[in-house]
Amino acid sequence: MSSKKNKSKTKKGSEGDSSLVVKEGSEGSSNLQTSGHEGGGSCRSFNNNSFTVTDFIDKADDKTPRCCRSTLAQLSLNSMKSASVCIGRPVLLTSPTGKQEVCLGWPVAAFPAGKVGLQKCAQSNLKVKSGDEVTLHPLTGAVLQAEEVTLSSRSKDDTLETEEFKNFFLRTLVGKIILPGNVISLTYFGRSCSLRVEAVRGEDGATLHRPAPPPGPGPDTEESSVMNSVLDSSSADLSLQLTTQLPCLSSPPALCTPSSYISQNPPSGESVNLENSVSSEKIPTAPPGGALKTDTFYCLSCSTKVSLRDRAGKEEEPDAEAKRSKVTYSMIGGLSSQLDVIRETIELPLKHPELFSNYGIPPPRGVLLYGPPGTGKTLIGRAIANEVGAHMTVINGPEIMSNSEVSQRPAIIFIDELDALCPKREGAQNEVEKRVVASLLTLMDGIGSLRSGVGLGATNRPHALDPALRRPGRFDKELEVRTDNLTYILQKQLSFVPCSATYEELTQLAEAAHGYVGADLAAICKEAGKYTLSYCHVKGQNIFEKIFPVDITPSFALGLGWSPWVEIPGEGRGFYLPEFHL
Ligand SMILES: Nc1ncnc2c1ncn2[C@@H]1O[C@H](COP(=O)(O)OP(=O)(O)OP(=O)(O)O)[C@@H](O)[C@H]1O
Repeated sequence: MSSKKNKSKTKKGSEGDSSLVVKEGSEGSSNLQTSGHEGGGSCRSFNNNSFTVTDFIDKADDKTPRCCRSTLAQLSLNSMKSASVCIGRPVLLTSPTGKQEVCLGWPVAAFPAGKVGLQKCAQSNLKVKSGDEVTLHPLTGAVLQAEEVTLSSRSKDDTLETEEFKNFFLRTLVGKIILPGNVISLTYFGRSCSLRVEAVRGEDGATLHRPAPPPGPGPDTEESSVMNSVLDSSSADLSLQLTTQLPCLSSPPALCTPSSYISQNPPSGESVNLENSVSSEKIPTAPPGGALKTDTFYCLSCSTKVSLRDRAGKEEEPDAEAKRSKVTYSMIGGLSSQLDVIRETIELPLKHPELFSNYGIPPPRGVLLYGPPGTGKTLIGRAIANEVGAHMTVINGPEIMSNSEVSQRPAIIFIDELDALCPKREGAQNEVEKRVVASLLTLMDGIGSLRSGVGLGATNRPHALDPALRRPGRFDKELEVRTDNLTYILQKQLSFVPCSATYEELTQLAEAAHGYVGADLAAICKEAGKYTLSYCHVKGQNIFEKIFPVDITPSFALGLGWSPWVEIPGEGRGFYLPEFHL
């Protein structure tokens, strides 16, 4: 068919849409050449499914419900025809970087041809901006209801945890197809909220997780296996095509609802045609870890369970959080008796508050860890945070806490350097300091009213604390943290590095280190490791090619103070490094 002939056949869209020149498509589908859109413009060739992103046109007289507009992909009527998109049906948008979003195809009068109008949120999910190219394909895979969706918010917000918000979320977005990793933006009582989809569990039992950032070079493990597993042509969309020149699959156009997303099996008589139609189309290659248009997708329904989790700490301060969460009881050496007491005093009331209430015993409200600097008080606090599984708020020094921090239960409030926050009031420099102390005392009383909550304080100056804080009913229990067994601490410190020192050798080292605390030993071990690396570097050894090529052992040279040394296989032990003084 010549383009001239086609041009004469072309009918102008009722909305004044661009005139079309239909060329013979390579795979049975047509390539369209526009001769300018409504507003005029130069001729431009484009692939049927490739569109230039443009900002969403929000018309004042638009009759589309405002809540639906965020999910629309605006197209000209002719663009919809050329890309085989039905009105109100879902389309899968894929950016050149492999980011994806699902929107609903929506025709707009006088919309420029070859362009797709997207809301800012959709653009940011696709990591594109106005003028970038995206590909757009109608979804032909099954769309099932999501049974559960896990969302995360950038900052901690108690409002988002409420049932009211969750109901509002579902009411607003019912029917929306959600992709893990994408952000959903909505306005709740005038406040804009951005929630990232962390995971989606479908009614078929499959769970899709947010791809790990940054995406690896190959397909993502679990996610892509689920996303790409379904290539079922029998569940292809049978919707009405807007042009007979394109592969035709028919059903009346309809606005998407959760039920209409559910895949319909084609009538048996049509199956052959359908297979032909689908196979004649070039199935796009999904980006690594991404979805194909023929995959199974999940949409929100009124019965979807919404769970929220906080990603503030996780994403904004990965180092601090990782540091904090990595500490476990097994990393603490020589403090087993203190850990036993802590388990008994903190874990038991938090895990089994009924034991205390049944016997009429008030559970402890607070434990004060005191001892010299560097003996492991903070370490214990962090280990508890990791092991107990309760909501834990860590306050360092003079930070003021809000009451919301004790509203979660069971809860632990760990206040490090308690003396900075709560010094004796008689020595206070100003009224503010006194008020902080008074607030903290009130907070401790508040913890007591919680069924399961406990305060944990750490200080190396217990006598500098305001006496009111140490009276029974507040920090009821005081626990001295001191360094008794240096051998165990050395063992723990060296358990993550290649070290062949025997227990006896470590005991010898520990005996020679009388007066040292855990922090000193940690520094020595670190220093020994650094010397080892620099020694290997000088020697030109490729330490990355071998597993545990060197042995890091801090040593003590009699009379010389601490002197870390390393053992290099083949060169023997006892390579003494320069003396290291703390
Ligand atoms: N018992 C221990 N077992 C293993 N490592 C320890 C121990 N005690 C201290 N350390 C090491 O010393 C470092 C400092 O310890 P931590 O911060 O817990 O001391 P602290 O008692 O809170 O000191 P400060 O009172 O000055 O805050 C820890 O990160 C850890 O590497």
